[in-house]
Amino acid sequence: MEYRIEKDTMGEVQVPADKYWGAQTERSRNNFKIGAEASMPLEIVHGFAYLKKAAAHTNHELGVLSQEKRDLISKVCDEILENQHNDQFPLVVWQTGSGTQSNMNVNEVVSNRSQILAGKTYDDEKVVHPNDDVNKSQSSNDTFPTGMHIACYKMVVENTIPGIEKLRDTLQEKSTAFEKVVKIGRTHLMDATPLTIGQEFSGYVSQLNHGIKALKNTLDHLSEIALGGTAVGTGINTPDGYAELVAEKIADFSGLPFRTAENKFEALAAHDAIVESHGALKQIAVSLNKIGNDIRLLASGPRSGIGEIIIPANEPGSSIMPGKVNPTQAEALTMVCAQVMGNDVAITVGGTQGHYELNVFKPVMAANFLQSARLIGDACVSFTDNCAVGIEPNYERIKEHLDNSLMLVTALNTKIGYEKAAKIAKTAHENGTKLKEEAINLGFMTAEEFDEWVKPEDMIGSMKKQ
Ligand SMILES: O=C(O)C[C@H](O)C(=O)O
Repeated sequence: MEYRIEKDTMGEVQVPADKYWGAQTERSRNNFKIGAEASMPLEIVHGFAYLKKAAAHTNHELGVLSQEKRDLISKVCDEILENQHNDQFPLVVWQTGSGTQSNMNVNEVVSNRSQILAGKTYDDEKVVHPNDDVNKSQSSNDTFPTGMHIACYKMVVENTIPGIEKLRDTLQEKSTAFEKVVKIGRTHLMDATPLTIGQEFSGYVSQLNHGIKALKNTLDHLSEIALGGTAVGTGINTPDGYAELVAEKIADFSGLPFRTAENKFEALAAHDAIVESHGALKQIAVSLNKIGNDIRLLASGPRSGIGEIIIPANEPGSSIMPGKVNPTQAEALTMVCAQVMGNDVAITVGGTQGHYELNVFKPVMAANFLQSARLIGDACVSFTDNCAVGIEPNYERIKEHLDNSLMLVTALNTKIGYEKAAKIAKTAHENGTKLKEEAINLGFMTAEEFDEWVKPEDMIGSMKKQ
């Protein structure tokens, strides 16, 4: 490999000749060989590109950066956003907790790429200095949280919420389509009184509606950005009006409603917005886990399980058992839920690590959040397209379970009382007979009365339609 020499305040460093990054990026690459598969998410790099461009424009407008430098910084940021430099950001998540090295990685790439765009060589004096120009009016302490909020907000609104809404809409369609299909209910996993598939699925729709609402409620805090706080929240080394103007420009460039944080000390030292928003993602994971479990249990069988619904057979399930089909989408969905719940623990611990003026668990919080938000969105789409859309009732099995059920006896509570009704159920269970037979044998009612009183379709309560 060919190298060139780059310098920082600690001295000279060899960097790969074909890369734009500089000395500080290379030092981080060498000092943090930890989990190379966990590189800083590209969404964070893009968040940085938005904020560096906004900072350059604001600095120029406020008279502290030349137009030439603004235009060069702006051009490179646009190139980064167009994915032209994805191979220039090699650093891992497991680095400094402030994200300084990733901030410097962006500063160095913008600086050196500007050098080339300006027709200079690496040995010439920097046209755009990584600290004095690209990082002007900034610190890692306010840029990293800003990049983090931009990345997380975008992921939630562009990927997570649309994915959940797609699944919600499909489950709503199924709920409506099956609103008259009466099946046996189960509580404690044991037979209970009947309900319709429509009612059962309406619960899933409501869970997802509440989850979406909870997630949207967190967006206001997430739209606050720390930029302008610089090192400790006081805004040292920024021109007057910088924080408000730079936030307006980020909102303008990204098309999303970012605004300057109400309190920069909170925005640097605490990442409660990330904890709060991931809390909603965890809630959604809990809901999805319940939905995925219900669906795979309802589809279990085909001969020895519950088998009340049929789900699409997408792939051969087994390498050894011919003809076996498995609820693979539910398995993938619930594995995603496990990952999100685990990420929530890492984010919770990360959120507690604000010491005085700075939280120093920023990269791990950002990476885990982005993973959760992406996984939930993607898993909802996959589960919808490859499972939920194809769900059909297994009418035969539903009827069989309903006809055999002992808990239809609950309808008799109001006719003959709980104790007689219980006697009918217990006797039928002991004798392996049906409720009707024992109700007549015990002399509690006639066959006509039983038929009149025990009608599953009349037992689905006042919640017939949701
Ligand atoms: O990198 C910076 O701008 C600041 C750094 O995170 C620090 O507070 O030491």
